[in-house]
Amino acid sequence: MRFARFFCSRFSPFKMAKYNLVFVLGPPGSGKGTQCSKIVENFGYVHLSAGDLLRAERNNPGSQYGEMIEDYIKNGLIVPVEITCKLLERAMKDSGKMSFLIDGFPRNEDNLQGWNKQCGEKVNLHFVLFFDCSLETCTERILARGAAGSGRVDDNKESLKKRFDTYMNSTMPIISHYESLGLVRKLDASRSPDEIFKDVKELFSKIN
Ligand SMILES: Nc1ncnc2c1ncn2[C@@H]1O[C@H](COP(=O)(O)OP(=O)(O)OP(=O)(O)O)[C@@H](O)[C@H]1O
Ligand SMILES: Nc1ccn([C@H]2C[C@H](O)[C@@H](COP(=O)(O)O)O2)c(=O)n1
Ligand SMILES: [Mg+2]
Repeated sequence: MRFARFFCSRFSPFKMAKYNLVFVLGPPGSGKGTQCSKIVENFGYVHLSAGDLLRAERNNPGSQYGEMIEDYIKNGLIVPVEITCKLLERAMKDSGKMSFLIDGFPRNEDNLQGWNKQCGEKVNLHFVLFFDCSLETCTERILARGAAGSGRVDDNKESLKKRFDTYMNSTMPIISHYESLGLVRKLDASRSPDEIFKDVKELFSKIN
């Protein structure tokens, strides 16, 4: 079965197997990464965080985008989709796998349009997992993560305000868009990680 999927996705001109996908969205600090790790352990998905891929690209000395990405991240702005989409596509191909959690994407209209144009046909989107959490709780979590030495240039009050503005103005409309398509699965992310994961598990059990 795995060989058949691999063969179709790489070589057959007739039947291309589609990637299985779940988008994971929610405000900064809502626990997207934390829950994705648990999903990987329990359901064997590959976790691709758009933010992590951009940070890795920024740290790559050969990258022509390093400085630009650093600037966008510090200011809580969303990097142009051509860059992010290329990183995501490459990571998906390189993994050799077919099922992905795409964390922190699509984050604005540019992300959404670019993704639909470049990758829309190649994927089967199961749903959008939305971790709903108050900005007060998210602030506490992010500032604690910064104080504990996350090393992230945007885990501070100043950057966080900008990240929240971007979330409210640019990401919420994307979540509403998917809601209108009936694809959003909203969970209360203010609870403990284990409590949240009970609900997450139920959703993923239904896919498989
Ligand atoms: N349910 C939870 N309750 C309390 N703390 C949590 C919970 N989930 C995650 N955390 C902690 O909050 C911080 C942010 O979590 P995480 O990195 O998973 O969030 P995120 O949504 O991926 O954030 P970002 O958008 O900044 O990447 C981490 O320090 C994590 O350990
Ligand atoms: N689709 C994306 C995702 C992330 N970024 C940049 C801007 C974000 O503030 C930063 C950190 O993301 P996080 O790790 O908090 O998910 O990365 C982007 O430009 N586009
Ligand atoms: Mg994260």
